Amino acid sequence: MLVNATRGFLWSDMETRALLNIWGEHDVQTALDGNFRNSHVYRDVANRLCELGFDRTPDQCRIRVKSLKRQYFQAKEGSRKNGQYHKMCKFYDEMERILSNRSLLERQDIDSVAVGGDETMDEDAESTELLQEAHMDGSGECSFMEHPVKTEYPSCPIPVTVGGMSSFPTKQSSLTKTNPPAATSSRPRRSKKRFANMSLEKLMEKFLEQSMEAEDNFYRLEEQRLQAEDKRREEEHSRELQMLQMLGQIFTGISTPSPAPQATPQPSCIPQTNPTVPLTRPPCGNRNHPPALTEFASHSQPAGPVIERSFSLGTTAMDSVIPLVRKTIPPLTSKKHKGQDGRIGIIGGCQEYTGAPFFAAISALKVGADLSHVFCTKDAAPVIKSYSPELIVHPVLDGPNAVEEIEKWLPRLHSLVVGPGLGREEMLLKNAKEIIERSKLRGIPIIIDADGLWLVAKEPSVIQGYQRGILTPNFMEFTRLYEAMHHEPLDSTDHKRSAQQLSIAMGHLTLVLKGEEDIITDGKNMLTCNQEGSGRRCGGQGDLLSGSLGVFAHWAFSSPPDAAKGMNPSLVAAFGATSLTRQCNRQAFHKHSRSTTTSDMIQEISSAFKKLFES
Ligand SMILES: NC(=O)C1=CN([C@@H]2O[C@H](COP(=O)(O)OP(=O)(O)OC[C@H]3O[C@@H](n4cnc5c(N)ncnc54)[C@H](OP(=O)(O)O)[C@@H]3O)[C@@H](O)[C@H]2O)[C@@H](O)CC1
Ligand SMILES: Nc1ncnc2c1ncn2[C@@H]1O[C@H](COP(=O)(O)OP(=O)(O)OP(=O)(O)O)[C@@H](O)[C@H]1O
Repeated sequence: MLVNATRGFLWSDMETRALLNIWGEHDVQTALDGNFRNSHVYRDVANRLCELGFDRTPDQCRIRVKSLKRQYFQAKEGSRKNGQYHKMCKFYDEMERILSNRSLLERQDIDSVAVGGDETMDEDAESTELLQEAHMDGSGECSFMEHPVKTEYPSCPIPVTVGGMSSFPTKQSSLTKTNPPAATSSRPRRSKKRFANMSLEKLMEKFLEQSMEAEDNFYRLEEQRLQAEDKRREEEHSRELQMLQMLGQIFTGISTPSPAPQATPQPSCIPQTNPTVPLTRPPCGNRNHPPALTEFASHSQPAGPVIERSFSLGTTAMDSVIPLVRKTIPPLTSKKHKGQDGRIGIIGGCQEYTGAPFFAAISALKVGADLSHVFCTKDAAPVIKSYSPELIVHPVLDGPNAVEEIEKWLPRLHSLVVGPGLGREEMLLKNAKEIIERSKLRGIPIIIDADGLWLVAKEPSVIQGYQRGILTPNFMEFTRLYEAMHHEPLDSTDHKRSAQQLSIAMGHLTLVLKGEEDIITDGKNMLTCNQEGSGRRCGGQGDLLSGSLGVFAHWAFSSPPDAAKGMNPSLVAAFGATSLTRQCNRQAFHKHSRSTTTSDMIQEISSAFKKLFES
């Protein structure tokens, strides 16, 4: 028998009355009286109930009748003693009307059942049993021990239907039918005793408990299954990744036949312009150090050779870093709440420059941050707000308590972009400096761009050595920084070498030197991103990059350490952001050509993101 989960276990009064009306009919009673087996009678009863709109199985009807009979007989017995007991049986009067003509017969039937002891759930045997139960004393002992006892529960365990799947309550044994052979009928029957004192309601309660337990088990197992599935997929993914890396390694090996660092012809995609910064071919991966790890391994000598890879779309080398970026991107799931994928702060926006902080903040949102805060001057705020209702704009940057006001938000921020549209007013730079200092104490990734770099050029110590700092200079800003650090003119013939030197001088800070090709270095490793970008150099493209980088940096630093396979998270984030920016610029440029604006580029973020990281 399968209990349909849509049918309630409990019977309403209306249902019970309908059942009693049918069951009490003369024809039904006669059919039950005259038949040893009664399943067909209850089938008819159930069908007729169904016609009245009550969906019950024959077994449910039979069990309900039994329960009513038990209550009736108990009440009747009790009633003999105190005259009030019958109040415990809600349907006493109906039962009385139906059974009064049968009670004598049932008492007679006790004897016949004692002899017959058939295993079927016949009506008369049930009556016997019910009468026995009614005669049990408080200790649970039955005064009719000479009669065989049958439990009233179905002979098979009742499966529970959970979410379309059937499972069984864990403690089935207590619900199975006990049919002791006639020869042992005089022995005390333990299982009977165990249930004898329990009302049907109690047993149903117990059964419901077990059903819920079964349901819990089902969900627990389902969760385990899903977790195992996730793990399997992840393993498969990293296997594929490793294969790709090995392939990349093989291709690199083919295009650079000699591993010697000096005087060897370099592959065209890895231009070497300065012999003092030789290119080192990464050793082949082994079991302990897969290719990706050795490729990005650190060098202890600060001015030593950088490990360089040049990437452009379509090459296997590109394919080996983009998967690392992907690994840091949090999955989209309904399990998270607002803000968990990124709360980014932009420090910038003054009277002259309202576009830059807007570009950075909106790019952060489009890349995948949940919340974007702009901390700007009082007069810039209404303008920035009017661009987009999606940004949270704080007009505090030029206020008397700017630092304290902004510091209040720092515990909520995952990364900070300092500089877009900041301007160079002394007071604003001072506030920005203090915010950087306080953010460092909290370990917040800090991206410094535009006028923020002006500040760094004046006071390098503000960010020097902070491993979660990333500088994103254009060439002009880079020159300024370089000269401030080295006190000598920049040798503009070798951008990579200069970038490496500046990074080292800044305490191995990650540097993104933007240009025709973007150079990314932490002084030990170097990535170049030279995929096709835009032919347009409209203002604001750098803001798009810094806003995006704010998000990628948060994701990279909050990923498990193995996500980036040992690579500096800043490099992974910077590569992700520059690739995305160039892809956006390119897509927009292909659509709008000479009239391309930064807003057009920002419009391309979602499709570029999909293409690069979700395809
Ligand atoms: N809509 C807005 O609100 C926008 C606001 N913005 C905000 O403006 C603020 C100031 O930023 P900025 O970039 O104008 O100042 P800075 O870096 O001193 O450059 C000054 C001069 O340097 C040169 N130069 C620049 N790049 C070069 C290169 N690659 N290679 C060679 N030279 C290069 C070039 O000199 P030129 O060629 O004109 O002589 C340029 O004029 C800052 O807060 C920023 O966020 C912008 O984001 C744009 C959108
Ligand atoms: N010559 C170029 N060819 C292709 N892409 C470029 C070129 N120069 C810069 N870019 C790209 O444009 C983006 C912004 O770089 P850009 O040098 O314009 O920054 P910026 O001057 O700081 O911008 P902003 O106008 O926001 O201050 C970078 O991601 C870079 O990859």
